Amino acid sequence: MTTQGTGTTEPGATPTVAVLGAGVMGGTLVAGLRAGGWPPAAVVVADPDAAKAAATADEHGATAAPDNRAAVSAADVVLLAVKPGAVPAVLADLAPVLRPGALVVSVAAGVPLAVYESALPAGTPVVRVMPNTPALVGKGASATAPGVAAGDEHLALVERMLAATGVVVRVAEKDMDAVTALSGSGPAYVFYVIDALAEAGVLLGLPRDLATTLAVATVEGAGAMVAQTGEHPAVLRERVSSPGGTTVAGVAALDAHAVRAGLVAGVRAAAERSRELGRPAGA
Ligand SMILES: NC(=O)C1=CN([C@@H]2O[C@H](COP(=O)(O)OP(=O)(O)OC[C@H]3O[C@@H](n4cnc5c(N)ncnc54)[C@H](OP(=O)(O)O)[C@@H]3O)[C@@H](O)[C@H]2O)C=CC1
Ligand SMILES: O=C(O)[C@@H]1CCC=N1
Repeated sequence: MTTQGTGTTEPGATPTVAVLGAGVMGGTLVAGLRAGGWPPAAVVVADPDAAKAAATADEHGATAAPDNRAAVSAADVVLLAVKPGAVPAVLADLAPVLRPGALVVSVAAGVPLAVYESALPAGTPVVRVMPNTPALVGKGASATAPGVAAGDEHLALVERMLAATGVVVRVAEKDMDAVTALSGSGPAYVFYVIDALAEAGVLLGLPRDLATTLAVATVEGAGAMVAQTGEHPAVLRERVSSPGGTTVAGVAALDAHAVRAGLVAGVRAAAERSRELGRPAGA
């Protein structure tokens, strides 16, 4: 951890980023900024639990601020990594100390850009981002959506901030609930599948370590194959499926248990939950 400086930005200098919320995603984004070359003094983290902010700063070589206002008043970019329900209170607190021209970025699921824009000074550029936890190992997938005052230069800055975390795509805000449900929550579905595959191997008598190694390598390999060949996943599935062989027997059993329909229902439920999170309480 380093001591927080003044945050004064020289022309061409790395913008100072205040990360509000030292939880799972706050820590992941701090790590991503540091991996992307942001110097320790330009990554400032705050959390109501000062010890948590200090621990996150220590872990990733960043700077801890005593509170949100201290972090925000010295920042060129304010990155909200708090739970969706905490966003309105955080915005009300930071609005009076936000530097003119500062960019506000939020990863909160569901919360519409209009919520930020109506709480912040007129003309504040806001960008919503939906990242995912594999960002921590440089294999993340993030989508960005700009607010009315956010231009290409703001999206480019956000892409620079996320450059070390993996793939970044631009979407329209209307697609953010779908993105949240697919790639934001998606790692959980894949961890669920890996866990189930490994458990099935154990059921069939394989040692747990071996079963886990095989399950992880299989998921990693299948993902890489889709990415590198550009083939449709159904075509790649057919190539594994010898006529009358083991794979068709396995896939038929998955169909009989409605696994595909279950995945679709899971993503739809997550999107609906994202929409709910964005609605004001009682609306
Ligand atoms: N986890 C994930 O995979 C992803 C999460 N997100 C989004 O990221 C956001 C954070 O999620 P996640 O990291 O999982 O949640 P966490 O609960 O792990 O982290 C949120 C952190 O913010 C702190 N906090 C609460 N109030 C404030 C405040 N006023 N100012 C600063 N910090 C505050 C919390 O403290 P305390 O615990 O004491 O309340 C906690 O440390 C959410 O909006 C979520 O939708 C987006 C994509 C993926
Ligand atoms: O579960 C959640 O609400 C957050 C948003 C996407 C992933 N985690």
